[in-house]
Amino acid sequence: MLPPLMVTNVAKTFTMHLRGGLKLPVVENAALTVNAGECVVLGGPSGVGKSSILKMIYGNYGVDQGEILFIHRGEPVNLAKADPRLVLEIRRETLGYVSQFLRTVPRVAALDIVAEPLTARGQSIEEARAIAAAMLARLNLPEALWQLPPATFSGGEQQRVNIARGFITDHPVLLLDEPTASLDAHNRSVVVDMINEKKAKGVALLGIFHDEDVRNRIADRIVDVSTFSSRKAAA
Ligand SMILES: Nc1ncnc2c1ncn2[C@@H]1O[C@H](COP(=O)(O)OP(=O)(O)OP(=O)(O)O)[C@@H](O)[C@H]1O
Repeated sequence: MLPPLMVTNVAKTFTMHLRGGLKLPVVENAALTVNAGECVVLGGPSGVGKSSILKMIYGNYGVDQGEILFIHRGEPVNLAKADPRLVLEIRRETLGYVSQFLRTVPRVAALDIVAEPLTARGQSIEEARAIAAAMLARLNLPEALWQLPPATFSGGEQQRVNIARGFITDHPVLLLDEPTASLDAHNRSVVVDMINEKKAKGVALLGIFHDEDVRNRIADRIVDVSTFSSRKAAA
């Protein structure tokens, strides 16, 4: 059986159009596999390409070469070559992403931002809000904030809204970009528990975690991105 996420032979060079087309190679021959029920962490020093790999896997950055294979609707699909409509469908059904920062939507309450991935998949607004409320309560977001748009929330409050939104669905693959960076120790532990629960349900997780304690509590494997780094290869 194929793993839920398989990256093979991926290469990426940024072209700086405002700098006379300067080429900035980042990674080459990047390859990794994430199995169901496993949490793989991207490791390596700052600037080596960890976030770029995560953004390529989510489809935010284009890929120059290689394959990013998901099992989507029971079939392997190469997101690196998928058209935008298919990318959106994969994100709706197969691939979740908790980014480092919440993208707030003006005038939309925190509760509805969290509930939205469920209503987008056809769940009723009442049911979705009830599940969203339970997630926000678990993440200790004060109830007084639930009906407010999160634009004015603190960094840690916004991050918890983002985590609740990312964890609310049952996507079989979940990408995590430093989801615990702005959290206190107690809420960090809640997120560690939530990650371990996803693993127990068979979700394939791939993330970046600079916090060593969190990494030790969740990682099954660490993939050293410097082995794919073009900078290292060129040195
Ligand atoms: N959109 C972009 N345009 C141009 N260069 C970029 C872009 N995104 C990333 N880079 C460059 O690619 C390299 C890798 O960046 P990336 O953010 O992937 O590293 P990282 O390993 O995640 O670093 P950190 O641990 O510091 O977050 C850096 O030199 C960065 O400047």
